[in-house]
This record gives sequence, C-alpha cells and structure tokens, in this order.
Amino acid sequence: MASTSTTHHDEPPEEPTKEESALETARRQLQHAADHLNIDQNIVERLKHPKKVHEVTVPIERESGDVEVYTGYRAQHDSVRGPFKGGLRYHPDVTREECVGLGMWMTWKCAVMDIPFGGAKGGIAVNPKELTDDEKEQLTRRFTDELRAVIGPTKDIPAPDMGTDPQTMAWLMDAYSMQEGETIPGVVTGKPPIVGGSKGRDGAPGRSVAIITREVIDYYDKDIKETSVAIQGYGSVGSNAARLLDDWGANVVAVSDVNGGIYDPNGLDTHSIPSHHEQPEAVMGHEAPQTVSNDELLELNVDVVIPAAIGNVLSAENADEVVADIVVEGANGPTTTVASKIFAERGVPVIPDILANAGGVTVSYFEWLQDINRRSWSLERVNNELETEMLAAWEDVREEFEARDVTWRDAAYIVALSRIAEAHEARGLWP
Ligand SMILES: NC(=O)C1=CN([C@@H]2O[C@H](COP(=O)(O)OP(=O)(O)OC[C@H]3O[C@@H](n4cnc5c(N)ncnc54)[C@H](OP(=O)(O)O)[C@@H]3O)[C@@H](O)[C@H]2O)C=CC1
Ligand SMILES: O=C(O)CCC(=O)C(=O)O
Repeated sequence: MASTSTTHHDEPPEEPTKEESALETARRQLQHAADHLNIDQNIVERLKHPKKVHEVTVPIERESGDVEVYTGYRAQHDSVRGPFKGGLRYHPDVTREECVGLGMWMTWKCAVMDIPFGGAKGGIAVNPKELTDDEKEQLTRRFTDELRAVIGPTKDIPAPDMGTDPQTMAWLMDAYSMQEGETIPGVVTGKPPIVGGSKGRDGAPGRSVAIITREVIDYYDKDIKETSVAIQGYGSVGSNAARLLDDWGANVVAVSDVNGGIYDPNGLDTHSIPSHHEQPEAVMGHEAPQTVSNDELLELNVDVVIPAAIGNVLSAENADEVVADIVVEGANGPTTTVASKIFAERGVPVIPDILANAGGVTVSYFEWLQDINRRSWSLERVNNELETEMLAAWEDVREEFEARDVTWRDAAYIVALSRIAEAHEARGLWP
C-alpha cells in the first residue's frame, strides 16, 4: 500500500522535552518501531490517535456533607483485534493525555500476547487515600454510570491499575449489572473470585514480571541464585514479582513504596514486608539495615532493577547512574525516550512493559473467558496457562530481537505492530 507523509498539529516535538508525557513517549516508541517495519505509514498515523476519549465529571458527597466533583476519563485507543481492554487508575496525576498514552500501550500489550483485545485506559484524577471506603464506592458507582453506554463485555472491559483493586472492580460490576437488569460479570476483570473474578489475577502482573526476569537472567547466562534485584513499588506488581523472584532464589535486596525503600545487601524477607494491599506505606516501617530514597534505589549496585510504580522514573537525569546490568519494566512507561536511548548506547537491556507486565491482561483474558463460559479455572490452571503464554510471547520477541539487532522494546513493538497492521489491512481502512 502507498505510504504518505502526513503532519499533525499534535505531533510530539522533534526532541523529547524533560517532562515527556506518556502519550509523547508512546508515539515516539511507535514511530521508532514502525521505522523498522515495512508497514503503511497511514496505519501508523491512525495508531498515533485514539479512536475516542470519554471525559466525564464524577460528583460525590463527601462525609463532611460537601460535594466534590472529580474528572474521569476512558481513552479507547484501538479495537481492530477485539474489544477495548485496559485498567482504571485512581491517582491525582491522571490526565486525558496520560490515559491516551497508557491506552496505546494496552493495544501493543494485547497484540504482543496475541490476545483478541484492543487497548484502552481510564481513570479518575483523585487521591484514593483521601477517601473513605464509602466515598470510593460512591465514586466508582457514579463513574460506572457515566461510562455505562461505552463499556460492556463485547465493547470495552476495564480492569484494575494503580489505586484500584478487586473491590473497585466488584462495585463497577455491580453498578453496571444493576442498570442492565442482569448480572454481567464479563464487563470488568480483576474482580474478587466470588463474583466471577479469576483466581490468580491479582498476582498475575507481578508473576509475569518474575517469569520474564527469570528468562532474561537466563538469556544473559546468569544464575538466578546469584542475581541481586531492586524493586521500586510494592503494590500488585512489585510485591508479587519480589516474592516470586525471592522464592525462585534471587536475592531481592531493596524494595520501596511511595515514601522510600529499605535495603539489605544480604537479601530481604519479601513475604514479611507488607504489600500496598496488606498495608499501604508500610515498607519503610519494616526492619532493615539501611533505608534508601526511591531515586537511590534505582542506582543501587544490583544485577536487575525493576521499576514497578509510576512512569518516567528512568530519565535523562539518572540513566547514566543506573548500575544494574538489566532493567525490567514492571510499571507502565517507567523509561523516557532519552533514557531508552542512553540505555541502548550503554548496552543495558531494557525489557519493555508491554511484555514484562502483560500477565495482568493475560489473566484478565482468562477471566473474561471464564465469565462468558460461567466456568471457573483452578489457580494451577491459570498459572500454568499464564506461564505458557508468557514463554510464547518471550520467544516471539526474542526471535525479532536476534533477527533484527534492535532493542528489546523495538522487538516487542515489531511483534505487536505487525499483528495490528495486518488486522487493519485485512479489515480495510480505517477501523
Ligand atoms: N495492577 C495491574 O493489573 C497492573 C499494573 N501495572 C502498572 O504497574 C504499576 C504499579 O501498579 P500497581 O502495582 O497495580 O499499583 P498499586 O496501587 O497496587 O501499588 C503501587 C505501589 O507503588 C507505590 N508508589 C506510589 N507512588 C510512588 C512513587 N512516586 N514512587 C515509588 N513508589 C510509589 C505505592 O506505595 P504505597 O503503598 O505507599 O501507596 C505502592 O507500593 C503502574 O505503572 C501500573 O500501571 C501494569 C500491569 C498491570
Ligand atoms: O487487565 C487488564 O485488562 C489491564 C491491566 C492494565 O491496565 C495493564 O496491563 O496496564
């Protein structure tokens, strides 16, 4: 197909700014990977833009009696391979642009895993720690009402992300089902198993980070039992990855939460450190020989560093100071464009988010299948199938990495983009 060069007013600037947004990073990564592929530039152009972004206001009555109005978003990026899919984030920094960027990453993530879903992301600009449980429930139910027309098991299926959890998903499922007049578990994934959630979904993104870390350690001829690991963030992703790697013999020497981290060069007992869900902001309270800041943790003398909290933590400012031999992205978008370039020049492999943390959406897909079939799987089956899917995706990405001599990120994008572009070509312009 002919290729055209189109310019758009909202293209990212030539050089990344210091505070690059998730959307700018996502667009640059897309173009960078597309340059390695012979795909229609029109498709690339289409993929730089979301299909739709829904912006809603979400009023709740606080316990004080005051009404507070929050802004919520659902960015639906691409659905050429199946319904939109992606998490909901409750965090004060949530913006429209961030949701679009994160939604784009979901499109690639589902394609890398060869899951029949497209990409979306949403959230509310709110600090959930400042709300009571009742207020969070009100917020979630009202947000669901506002999005009701645009979500559904065959349209767009939300899931947890930062600041949301299985309880949030249960409220969403209930609010949607009450309005529809029937119980529809497949509208959302990451629910508690008692209401149609999948066993193992909670731990799945951390499990996939651990599986991919194990594979990459082996790929670079290291022994996991002689590998030290530092992990930023001790929530759903960070704590589960830390505990599994610890169980498999790795030496997890540092972990952190929003306030900073703890460090023991002899290794931490990860199971005794409370995760965000067990007790938020409790990492620093755990006994350890040393404390470190979140910035210091990323620069520790370890073999593997895993950012598993927020975006843009590896930037031009610290990429040269990172001592680790390998970076595995547990969080979405932890590495800026400039930092990626620095790591590539320094020969530090960065295993991208769209592969490493894809266990979450993979088990979400298993959950959706279980909901549709009204049949639940055992934890053993979920974990075995997740392992199989992760290893298959790892092999696909590894083949491209070796065949094309590109970065791991480009290799993962090449796998994803090829599948998406083929689907667009097959369906015709412009779904
Ligand atoms: N949940 C999921 O299914 C998936 C999540 N992800 C991504 O993984 C990342 C983490 O998500 P998830 O584990 O779900 O989030 P959680 O809300 O479960 O936990 C977040 C963790 O990060 C800590 N944290 C918050 N802000 C900072 C900060 N500024 N610096 C360091 N640590 C911080 C929190 O500390 P505290 O406990 O003190 O609040 C907490 O330990 C996000 O980028 C998310 O998009 C990716 C795939 C799937
Ligand atoms: O499980 C899902 O649908 C998506 C999880 C998510 O938001 C992510 O992988 O970033």
